[in-house]
Amino acid sequence: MNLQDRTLLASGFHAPEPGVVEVLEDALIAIDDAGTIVSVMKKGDVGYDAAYEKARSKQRLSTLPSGSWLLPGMVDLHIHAPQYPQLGNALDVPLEVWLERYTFPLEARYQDAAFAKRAYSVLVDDLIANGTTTALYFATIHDEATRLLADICLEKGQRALIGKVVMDNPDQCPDYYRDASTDAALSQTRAFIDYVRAHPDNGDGRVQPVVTPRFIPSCTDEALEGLGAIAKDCGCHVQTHCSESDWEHGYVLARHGVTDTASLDRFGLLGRRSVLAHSNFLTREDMETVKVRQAAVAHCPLSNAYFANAVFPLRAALEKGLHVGLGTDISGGPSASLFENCRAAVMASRMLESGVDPALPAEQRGAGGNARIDFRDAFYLATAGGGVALDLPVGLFAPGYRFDAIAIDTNAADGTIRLWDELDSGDHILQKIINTASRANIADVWIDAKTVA
Ligand SMILES: O=c1[nH]c(=O)c2nc[nH]c2[nH]1
Repeated sequence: MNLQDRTLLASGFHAPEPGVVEVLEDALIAIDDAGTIVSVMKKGDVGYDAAYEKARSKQRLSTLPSGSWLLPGMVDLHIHAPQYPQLGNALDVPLEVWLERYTFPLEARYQDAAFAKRAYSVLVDDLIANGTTTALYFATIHDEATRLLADICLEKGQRALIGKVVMDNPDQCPDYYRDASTDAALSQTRAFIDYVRAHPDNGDGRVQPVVTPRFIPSCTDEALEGLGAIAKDCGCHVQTHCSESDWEHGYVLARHGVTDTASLDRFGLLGRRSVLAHSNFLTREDMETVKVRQAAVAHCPLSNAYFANAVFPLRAALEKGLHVGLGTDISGGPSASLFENCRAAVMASRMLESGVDPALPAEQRGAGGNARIDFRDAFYLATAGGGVALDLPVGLFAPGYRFDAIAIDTNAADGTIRLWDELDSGDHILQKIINTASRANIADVWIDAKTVA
């Protein structure tokens, strides 16, 4: 059911802040004809009954069936679109070997536009079906394939931010998969920005271009400087990897004499619209810089388990007030589901807190202090946190926000959620959804109030 210019009567959940879940019981959500939320009324609010009656009498009322729960659509802050054919494979080697052995050869295939079209279509369909309404994508170095990804997101209705990947450093990128030159990388970046902004089907800016230095190792200083200038000039988002693993963190220290964060800042790549994937080795100073610049971290707990050599101190970052959201990091993370990544984020934080070496006494084993997060924080990260990170009005049910949402059918016969009327109420239900939902439970997906799955 399309919900533009309608009022939805639904029960559900959203998380306005980390750790804070609001239960919306029989909420009336009025949506305009462009898919923007106009008002959200809770039962008992002044004017609720009149609003209900008005929507009903004008035949503009839609009702979510009982057993279905409304959640904000999920915001995935870190996806390598071309790596989808590798999902679930190639998790056996460190990052630098993984890139050379598996990932660069796969990404190089996107020279072939037909292959790109096939892979990107499957990916976007699968992400939408998994409840991902906003996606921040790395594409590849290729013009045509990157434009195709934008076309496909526009056609399928997904909110997407997409970057042509820049990798021009001959020391770190193979001959067969490298930008032809620094100038070519920069001019292609500008051309892609122009393509997306002028796209005839993108009048409302649902798809946005992103300045995308893959990471410092893959870029020359000239490219980083040029991309910083482009970001300033065009006001685009910026995405890159930051202090991901021992090797990557060490490489940047050796090449630039400072951490990734400090280096990105010098090149003008750290601002309100920058998203730093991983950021596992941020120092205290780095965290301060990220906070001052109002940049964001894309926390990728599944991928970190395979490639990071460390656990991101998520609780500390949240307590410091950093903008943080969640990323699947397809295919470093072997799941296209942000629900899975919510679970992984909670688990990683618990292991960070308790520690992992049973040979050590309990008091010496963990990181010390309170490092854990819970399902409420994870839900925030996957929804409103992602919206804040991207500086976009998504992830919450509030006036002025886009109506990007999913309906979770807890009665779906093929689903994996089992509720017990005698036991489950309030945010217990959300906890079960976060911990046990699967694709079969995602009954509806809306972006800008239009049904997309
Ligand atoms: O998880 C990751 N995936 C990648 O594709 C990548 N490239 C640089 N660093 C990376 N990390």
